[in-house]
Amino acid sequence: RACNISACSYKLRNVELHPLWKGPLDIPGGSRQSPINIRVRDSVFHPNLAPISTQYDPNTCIHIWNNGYSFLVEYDDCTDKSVVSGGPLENPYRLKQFHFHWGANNDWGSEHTVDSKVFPAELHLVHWNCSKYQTFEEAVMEENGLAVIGIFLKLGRHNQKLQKLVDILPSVRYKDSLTEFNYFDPSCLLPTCSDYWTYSGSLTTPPLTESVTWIMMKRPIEVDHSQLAVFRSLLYTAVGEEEKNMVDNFRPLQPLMNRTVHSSFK
Ligand SMILES: NS(=O)(=O)c1ccc(NCc2ccco2)cc1
Ligand SMILES: [Zn+2]
Repeated sequence: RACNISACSYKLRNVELHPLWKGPLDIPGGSRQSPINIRVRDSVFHPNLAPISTQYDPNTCIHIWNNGYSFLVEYDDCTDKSVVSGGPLENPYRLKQFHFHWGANNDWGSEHTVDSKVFPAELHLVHWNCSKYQTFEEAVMEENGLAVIGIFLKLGRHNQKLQKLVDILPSVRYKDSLTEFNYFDPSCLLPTCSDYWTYSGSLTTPPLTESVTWIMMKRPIEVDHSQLAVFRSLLYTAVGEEEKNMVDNFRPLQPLMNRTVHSSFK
């Protein structure tokens, strides 16, 4: 009898546990994960892809903080003052925050790659679909909830526009530290060339939800050694914990699966 009950409960438990019958399939481990390698020759030119249009109000910049993954510059997203529109987007998306991913040295650090070329860092400008959702947190969970503009960083000349940000980083060295930071217009970090690739993907850190329209700028911006070195002086760890330098905070490449990358240029 006992073994029958256990067998039965085992069977029930087994059905209970099988992930295929648990919720929607678009959970992480799904079909549209990020980052990816962009194979330039496989990208499909989309002639009616409009240019990306950003309008950012520097007064909506509120603070900068270390969330234990990266440092985030956060914006007041209660109004439509700072938005991105155009390109593959049907309506405006509100700027929520921007952050970076970088390596322990200049040989790697970006999340996306272009024909397997890795950059030393990558900037993400994170926006959410304010026409369809009420909050960023809600949009994170929805199919076309987010639009992230990705910009590669390459080693080169000193980036004067970035220096205001670099100078404040020591004040957010520790996890969960926060500093007031205002009057910063992130459009000064966009490359002058408007060419981009776009594809459907996901967040690259938890909750890894498949809610992102990615817009990857073709041209990198330049930063110098000293500026990247300051990124690497940040810590994953909080005050009082054994110090771990915040480096290599990028996710490995994910399979393209059944996706096409579109380009705004020939
Ligand atoms: N690296 S990224 O641009 O794909 C990215 C962007 C934004 C978050 N946010 C994660 C989050 C916060 C609250 C709910 O969800 C995570 C990752
Ligand atoms: Zn990111």
